[in-house]
Amino acid sequence: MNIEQLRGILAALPDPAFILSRSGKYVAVFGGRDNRYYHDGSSLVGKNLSDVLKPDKARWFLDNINNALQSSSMTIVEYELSDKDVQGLPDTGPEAPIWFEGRIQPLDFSPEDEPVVLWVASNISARHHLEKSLRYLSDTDQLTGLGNRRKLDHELPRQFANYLRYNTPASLIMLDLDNLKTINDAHGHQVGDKVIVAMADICRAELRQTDIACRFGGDEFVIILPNTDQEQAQQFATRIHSAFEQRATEFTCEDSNATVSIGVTSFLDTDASHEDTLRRADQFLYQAKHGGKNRVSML
Ligand SMILES: Nc1nc2c(ncn2[C@@H]2O[C@H](COP(=O)(O)OP(=O)(O)OP(=O)(O)O)[C@@H](O)[C@H]2O)c(=O)[nH]1
Repeated sequence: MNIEQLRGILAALPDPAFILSRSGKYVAVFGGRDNRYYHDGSSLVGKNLSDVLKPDKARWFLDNINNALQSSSMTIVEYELSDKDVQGLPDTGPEAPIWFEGRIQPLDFSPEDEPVVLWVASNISARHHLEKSLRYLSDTDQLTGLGNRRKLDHELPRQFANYLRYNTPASLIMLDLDNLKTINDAHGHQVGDKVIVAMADICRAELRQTDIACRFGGDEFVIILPNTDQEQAQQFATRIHSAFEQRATEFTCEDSNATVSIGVTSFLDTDASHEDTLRRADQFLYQAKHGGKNRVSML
């Protein structure tokens, strides 16, 4: 095969392949000509990452180039980039930001007196969005849009590990709707569903971004409150309790009110695992139920 044919093959590569030097120079760009997937990067040749990218992004690329060179093996990274992030790219190409998988392979020659890598950037946007929606679906309760039991099983040990590591307080609220069976029987299952959704809406409205509310089972919810001590958790639980009391009057039936019972606790040094905390929250919930329902119970 002659040099012209090799050139043709490089130009025909479906994904763009960049030769990048250790100091961040675009030494050469091959392939990636299909503008349904990529912007033409040929104008970048001769420029430096720091000429075309914002400083933090340029630094990230340089770090990855250096990691690959130091490890002498291929490294794989995922990142998001749009044509607006890279100065000087033509407008023709995808409008939305692209998710890339970058495969960074050190090369054993130095065309510009410094080591270089081959950085192949593949458009994985479709896969990324699919993975994101699968993750969302598998972690989300369909009826309420809150996290599901699986999400709780993932988050609770993580939050307990954070508590042990950083020794910052964190609390747990377990709540169970009262009399849902009677409401279902009196008004129908769909109204019962609305009561569950009303509770979820209140949780969502009251939560901070870092709080995690999950539907634990039928009419039972668990809320993890990071950076929250027992007293703050109690205030939060009381707020949820009153908000639900006001909201739920619309679901009241002759012999039963839609109310909620709540157990509150915090991670304690004596807890061997998150399961001890969850068990204690459940005990307080049990106490609230057996104390006459429609109340908050805690230490
Ligand atoms: N509408 C509706 N009802 C549900 C759903 N999941 C569970 N339930 C019902 O909720 C009730 C939960 O059981 P319990 O907590 O023992 O019933 P409860 O009447 O709330 O009793 P207390 O908690 O003691 O007040 C059962 O009757 C379930 O059929 C759901 O998704 N929608």
